[in-house]
Amino acid sequence: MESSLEFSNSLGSLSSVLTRCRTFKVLVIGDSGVGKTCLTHRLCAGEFPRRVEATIGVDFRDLQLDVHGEKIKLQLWDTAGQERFRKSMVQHYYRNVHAVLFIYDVTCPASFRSLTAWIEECRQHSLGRDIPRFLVGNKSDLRDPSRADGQVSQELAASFAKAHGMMSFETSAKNPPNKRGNGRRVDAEVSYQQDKVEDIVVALGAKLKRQRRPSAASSPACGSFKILNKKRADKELWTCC
Ligand SMILES: Nc1nc2c(ncn2[C@@H]2O[C@H](COP(=O)(O)OP(=O)(O)OP(=O)(O)O)[C@@H](O)[C@H]2O)c(=O)[nH]1
Repeated sequence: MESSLEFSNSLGSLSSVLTRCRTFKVLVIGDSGVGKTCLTHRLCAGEFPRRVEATIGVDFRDLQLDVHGEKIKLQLWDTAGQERFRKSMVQHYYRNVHAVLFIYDVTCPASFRSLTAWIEECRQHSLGRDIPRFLVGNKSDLRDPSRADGQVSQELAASFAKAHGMMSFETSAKNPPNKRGNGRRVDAEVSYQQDKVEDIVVALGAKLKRQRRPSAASSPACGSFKILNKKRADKELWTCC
């Protein structure tokens, strides 16, 4: 009798821990090859994957955050960029989404031009304007500051993001800067700014914490990330299972 009571008590405390952790679905979309898999892997596991293949359907990666004392879980939906690998899944992608990351490759202007089609797909699937949206230019390690052509300028990305009510970031899943501004090249005519991947997580966490809708967590997170406060973002704790 005593042991079953202990068991139910421990279940009670376990469920209270679980119900305290809200889960948010974050959709990651963009053209094939822009680096969605690598970026979500970097965000959740803290490293660049050794080998990647085109995503078929969707891959899930979890990231647990501690935002000012509240644990929240981000469930990143790394979707397929290739039409043939996504068409049977599209309806599922857009169900109960809490935030969207639009990814493009800074060295591939076509992937930037495609963003309007990705935004249109969100609209066709009735994604509300209130859902937080983030623009992420990936592969900043390949940016050549001495060249203007064949690359997406930061000014263009910033004005696009502003026009669509998004926060914008530029980073590299492969070789991310340790701190903001690491990518500034003073010797080049054109300077540019890189963001840490953690900056994206901090922004996501801050936006989502204010939302009311989320469900309780039901599975353990893969990556874990603690946001103490905005000013101390550089000192966040990163752990990974
Ligand atoms: N240099 C560099 N290469 C990257 C970066 N991110 C991804 N890549 C490379 O870009 C290629 C495509 O990366 P993926 O992560 O598979 O791209 P994806 O957007 O998930 O592609 P789909 O699954 O087809 O939608 C791979 O060869 C990666 O190694 C980056 O930040 N820098």
